[in-house]
Amino acid sequence: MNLPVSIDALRRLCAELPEGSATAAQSAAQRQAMLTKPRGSLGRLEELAIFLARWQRGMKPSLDHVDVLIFAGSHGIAARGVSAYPTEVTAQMVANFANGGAAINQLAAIAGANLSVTPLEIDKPTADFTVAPAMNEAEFLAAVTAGMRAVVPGVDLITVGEMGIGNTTVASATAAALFGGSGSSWVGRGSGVDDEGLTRKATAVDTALTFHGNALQDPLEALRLVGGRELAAIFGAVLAARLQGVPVVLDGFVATAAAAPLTRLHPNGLAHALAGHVSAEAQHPRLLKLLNLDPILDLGMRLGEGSGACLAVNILRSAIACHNGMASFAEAGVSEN
Ligand SMILES: O=C(O)c1ccc[n+]([C@@H]2O[C@H](COP(=O)([O-])O)[C@@H](O)[C@H]2O)c1
Ligand SMILES: Cc1cc2nc[nH]c2cc1C
Repeated sequence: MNLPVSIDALRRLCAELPEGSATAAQSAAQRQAMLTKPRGSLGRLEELAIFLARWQRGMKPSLDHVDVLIFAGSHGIAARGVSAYPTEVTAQMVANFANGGAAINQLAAIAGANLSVTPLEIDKPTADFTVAPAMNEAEFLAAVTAGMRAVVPGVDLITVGEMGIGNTTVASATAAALFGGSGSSWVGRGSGVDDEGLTRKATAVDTALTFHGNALQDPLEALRLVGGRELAAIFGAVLAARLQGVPVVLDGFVATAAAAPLTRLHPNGLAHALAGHVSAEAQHPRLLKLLNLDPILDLGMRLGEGSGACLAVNILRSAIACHNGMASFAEAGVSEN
């Protein structure tokens, strides 16, 4: 895979995305119709199997190699009192991931997935986006390409998630830049801020929208100016997955906002992506609706670190176990009508 050497090259890459295989999707749909169950009775599981067939380009999808990708970043905006937790938690949680002590370690093991954690200069926070671009062009491109490199050739599926104290404010700013609306309409409680914290989040987003102005009209610039390294890396991973024919499961509000610019750069830029869950972050349902994404799970989770996306892998495994393993009416001698 060619990595973009400039933002213009990245933009060109995003404009020419490959499609999935309509033939494979059709074969998978035909197979579903022959299996020993009333037509449509497996509901969303049927759609998920067909989705995987389309993007893996084969009638029988596999999930032998699933990578749970987590990207971590630090944020200048965190100094403005926008999180319930101190900034050092980001590095501490990265260590916790390495030691196997986080929720995602347990969930990845249950899902039969490999966990890959990529810290992105976590000792060097991005600039405070209310007074400066969060990243310069080189920093932005480095983060995007780190995300692209995390998608290894031949993987069957990736899930994308993140760790970064302050990043729900970053995600709200990104969503506001991409889709319009005030700060207060996009912020939520994140890791658990009180009412004053919520007001500080809205003010931070509004200040950034005014400071960066028209520059935010461009979706890649929006991600550079008010985004963060882990969001840029998620964007890169979702893009690289599309270029390599790898389906993607998005995690919560932050991961969804990170991937969202792709829909502004290509008419069906996120067609290869599923929303693993709808998180409890207040504006995640709205963002999913804007992106036409129907979440697989709704468990009231608001952890981040890829947890909701990883849980959804268990549903995908169930979907393809039925799709690949069930007998047809003819094979089982079951009467069809
Ligand atoms: O993505 C979500 O839906 C989500 C909702 C609430 C919290 N988080 C996680 O919490 C951290 C950000 O919360 P905060 O309050 O510091 O902005 C970050 O590490 C995320 O992984 C993530
Ligand atoms: C402890 C902790 C764990 C997390 N995992 C993802 N975001 C997080 C935020 C905090 C505060």
